[in-house]
Amino acid sequence: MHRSYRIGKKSIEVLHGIELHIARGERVFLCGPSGAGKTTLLYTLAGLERPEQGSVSIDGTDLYSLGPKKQAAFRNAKIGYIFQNYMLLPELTAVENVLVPGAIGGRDEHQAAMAALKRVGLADRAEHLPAELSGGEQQRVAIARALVNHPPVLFADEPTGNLDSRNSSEVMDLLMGLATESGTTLVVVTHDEHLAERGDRKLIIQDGSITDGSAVK
Ligand SMILES: Nc1ncnc2c1ncn2[C@@H]1O[C@H](COP(=O)(O)OP(=O)(O)OP(=O)(O)O)[C@@H](O)[C@H]1O
Repeated sequence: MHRSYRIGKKSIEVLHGIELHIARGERVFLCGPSGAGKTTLLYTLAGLERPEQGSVSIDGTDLYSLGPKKQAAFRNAKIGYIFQNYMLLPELTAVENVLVPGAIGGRDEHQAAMAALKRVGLADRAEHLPAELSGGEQQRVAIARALVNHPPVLFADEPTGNLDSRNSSEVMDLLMGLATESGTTLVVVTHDEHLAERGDRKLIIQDGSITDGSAVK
């Protein structure tokens, strides 16, 4: 696939002919230097950035051939996304944030949201606003929100990027544990090559291309 950005009259190609197959239940880590195109690739894979050339197929569905409503419903049902900066809604409590994907899908799943918060160890902080939570706790809420629908595919962009090493390790343990437990396909962007060794496969993205794809185990 190819993806470029237009800045004024200039077009900068960010992804150059990337071809990637990820098996069901596989845990893939994307590493590479800042500006290499990791976030752009993750956005494109998750249906958030249409590639100019190429396609993304998840579970046999060509994501970008769907109309906007169908694509949104597909993403809501099949894809969890953990953003680099948590992206919690600041005026909503932890549990209300976790309820958002269900609400978008037309469901009110308070029990499921509470269960998801419990799984990430935050049942007692359900009524707290994001500003009242630490960075690690906010990231756990974001994980609960991404997993509340039990999506078969989970994308995570630098899920430990803003955390200290202890919290990083705990959050990554949690993410890997939850994904493995439910057979979720996991695609994680990280600049931390050490953390990336924990996946099934580590891919190095450099200048918008995959320069190395090695099986870790
Ligand atoms: N919306 C945009 N408009 C213009 N250029 C963009 C846009 N988003 C990203 N870029 C450019 O595309 C390139 C790749 O960005 P991307 O965020 O995908 O890299 P990254 O590998 O995730 O970087 P980092 O590790 O710093 O988050 C960069 O040069 C960036 O400046």
